[in-house]
Amino acid sequence: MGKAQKKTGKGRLDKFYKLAKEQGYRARSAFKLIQLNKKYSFLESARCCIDLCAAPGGWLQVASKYMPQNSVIVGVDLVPIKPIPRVVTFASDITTPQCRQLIRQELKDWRADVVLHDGAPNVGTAWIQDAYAQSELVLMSLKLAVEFLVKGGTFITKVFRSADYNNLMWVFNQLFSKVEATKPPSSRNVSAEIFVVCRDFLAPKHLDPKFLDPKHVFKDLSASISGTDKGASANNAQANVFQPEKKRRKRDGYDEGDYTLFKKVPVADFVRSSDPISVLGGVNQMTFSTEEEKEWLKLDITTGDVVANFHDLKVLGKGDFKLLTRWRLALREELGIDNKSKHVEDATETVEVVEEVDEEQQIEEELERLNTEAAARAKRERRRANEIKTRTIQRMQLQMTAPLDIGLEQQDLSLGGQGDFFDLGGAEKGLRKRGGVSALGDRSDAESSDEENSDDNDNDSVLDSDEERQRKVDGLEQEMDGLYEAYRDRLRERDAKFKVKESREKNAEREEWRGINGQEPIDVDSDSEEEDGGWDEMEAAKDDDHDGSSSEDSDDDEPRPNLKRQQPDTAVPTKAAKRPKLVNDLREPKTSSQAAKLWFSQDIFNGLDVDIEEDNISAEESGNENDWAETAEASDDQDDFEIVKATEEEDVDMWDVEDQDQDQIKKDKIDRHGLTTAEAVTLAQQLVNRQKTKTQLINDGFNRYSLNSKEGLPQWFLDEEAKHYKPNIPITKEAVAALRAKQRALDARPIKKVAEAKARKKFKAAQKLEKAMKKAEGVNATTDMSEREKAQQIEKVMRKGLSSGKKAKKDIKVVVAKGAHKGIQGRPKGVKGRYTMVDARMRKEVRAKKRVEKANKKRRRS
Ligand SMILES: C[S@@+](CC[C@H](N)C(=O)[O-])C[C@H]1O[C@@H](n2cnc3c(N)ncnc32)[C@H](O)[C@@H]1O
Repeated sequence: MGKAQKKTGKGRLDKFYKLAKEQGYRARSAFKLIQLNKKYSFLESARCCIDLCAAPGGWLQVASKYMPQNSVIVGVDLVPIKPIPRVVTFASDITTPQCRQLIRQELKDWRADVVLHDGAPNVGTAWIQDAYAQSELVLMSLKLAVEFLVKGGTFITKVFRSADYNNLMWVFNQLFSKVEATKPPSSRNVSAEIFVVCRDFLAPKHLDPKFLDPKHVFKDLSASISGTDKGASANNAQANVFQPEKKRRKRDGYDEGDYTLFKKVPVADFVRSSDPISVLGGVNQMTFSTEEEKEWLKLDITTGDVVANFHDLKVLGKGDFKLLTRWRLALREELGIDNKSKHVEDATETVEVVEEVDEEQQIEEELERLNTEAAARAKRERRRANEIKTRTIQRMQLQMTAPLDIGLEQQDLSLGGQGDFFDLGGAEKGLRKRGGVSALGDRSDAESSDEENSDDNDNDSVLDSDEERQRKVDGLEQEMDGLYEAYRDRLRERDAKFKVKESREKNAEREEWRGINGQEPIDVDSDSEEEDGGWDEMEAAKDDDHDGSSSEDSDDDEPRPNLKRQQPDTAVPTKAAKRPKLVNDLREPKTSSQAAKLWFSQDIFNGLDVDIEEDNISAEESGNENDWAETAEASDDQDDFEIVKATEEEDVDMWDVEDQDQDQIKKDKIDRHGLTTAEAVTLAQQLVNRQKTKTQLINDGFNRYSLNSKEGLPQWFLDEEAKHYKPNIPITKEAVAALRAKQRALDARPIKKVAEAKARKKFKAAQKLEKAMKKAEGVNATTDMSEREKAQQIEKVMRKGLSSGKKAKKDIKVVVAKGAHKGIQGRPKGVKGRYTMVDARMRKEVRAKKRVEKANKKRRRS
């Protein structure tokens, strides 16, 4: 079988396919012969077999297997067959005389006992499979069988159930005494093939050639083809052209007198035919053979593609056929065959009109497309504007919007136009229009309405003045800050959590990592010295402290009496660092901002304090930063900044805090409590492990966060920053673990009461023992008892004196009333001694009760 019949469909890989593979047959069709032979047993007795259309050789393999040794087996096919032991094969077309000769040469005088035919016309790209071709092939194979079969021999052929079937059967019956059609199980049901087993060849001495001439055998059928069937045939040809990809079988057989598979006609037939489609669909090839046709080859319209297409029409697609029909029309015009010059002209005109219409249509379509696009764009913009509007309104209603956003959004919207992006006046106007500013009520209605009424030009002229502009900006910012404060106040009122969060944030600010100076936030817990409690209590105490101070924090201008108490000796730049008023004393210009303040708040500048303090009346009394802070706050307005040169000596003393007592206090605290923050532990570890040097730690103190200025920034901005702009605090897992372990150890310490109880117990035991010893001495002193009795009595007394006094509990076995013990009365089986029956529920309840009691006890103790 040819390559074209490669089995790829999943359904095709059935049982027989697998069996064939297993048993080494080249084709699953081998089983058809096996089954036929099983039924009719023709191979075992055969000495010579001819297999017509034998490739790839499945049947030959079967014949070789079932036929006796030394049998002659000849296989013929169009395609070469791979060698099979004991089998002679050659490639030839069984319809040709050469094939007959080849077989003759091979068999010499021998006659075949069996002639097999499993042929099917090739269904490659160049051929259309049809039943008629199959019938013709069958008749050709019969012709060979008649020539080579021995009398009584067997001819087995495949036929398709088609119009030719009966004719074929009639012929078979004329030549064989037993003719049977059968379909072996391995033949697929979907296939129209059946096998005809013709046995007992009659071997007539004279055979009318008409018996084997398709023209005569299929004559009746051919006659009936005329009329409607011819139409069908024409339709088939048309279908070949219009749907070339669809392969169809020509079950009606060949046209009368035309039995060749390959059809070749001159191109002129196609060009001159009144039914060119039928010609195209009905032939395999068209040739340019006549002089006239060769002239056509020279025409421009006859491109290489056209010539190539004519060469093999069976492989063409729809596009190729179109090309050929266009070529035909053009050629006919060229040749003037159609004799319809006027008509052609008309047609040309019509074509032109059509083209004009097309152009107009195209323009219209283009316009429509552009309109649709513009509408879609406008819709998108409208939707976007609406979204922004809705969002802003919602945010304003919730009083959540950062007012600056409104200005920006306003500008965003106006970006499409020529508006100035930074026109705060416009933003302010927008804000007013949205009601944001009016919510504050800071500004007079008159002013607002004035501004609302003024048009853009007015605004521009107003904003021409820098001063006016600055005033507006300040006013707007003030309003924005006010708006945000109002929002925070509202939050504070209705949300207790917010209050707690705020306190925590302030706490965090205070404990913020500040490099080496920040390693001792231990000071925050200055009151924790007497605390027995655990980590949580410590944390809670911390929170309490900060909660207490939070209200004061909110009011920056107020002095902070508690601050001193809470942070008596810390070097952490806490609130004081936030507002290092010392810097103000140094007349720092406003623009140098927080960064400079922070810088000068370092201990290194403590040496300068003395000089400055001498000049500063209020600072004379202050001994620490907090006092300076208070002082500075009072003189907040003195913003001039004087650069104070640092002397070499001061450089040397960089980190030597003048006040040695402060250092001592810190050391004492560390001695007492150890390091109580993860940062401190981490730093200590890093120092001990030589991962960091002291200099590195000092340098780390001056990180980018330490120089961040918060001055003049609105609160809402700082809040946002606090959420997202955080330094990466170097805390190691080990440090946290060490602190937790320490805390656990603290928690595990026996509390005072327990220690007292233990001491009491010990004391009582000692008293008891003493009493017992006295008793024992008394017993020993008595004379009325024998030595043995005395010893017994002393032992008894001493045992009593040494015992804890509690009676040992007797073992009571608990039996759960489930399983075998469920619902029984009396002693359960296999239980000895004292017992008590409980149910599972009760046990759980008792345990839960105990748990609750224990928890309550613990809570009471703490
Ligand atoms: C179904 S296969 C035969 C399978 C074969 N019985 C086997 O078991 O391997 C049909 C074969 O018929 C061959 N064939 C078709 N037309 C032929 C022709 N005119 N001459 C010789 N072989 C032909 C094809 O090449 C194809 O290999």
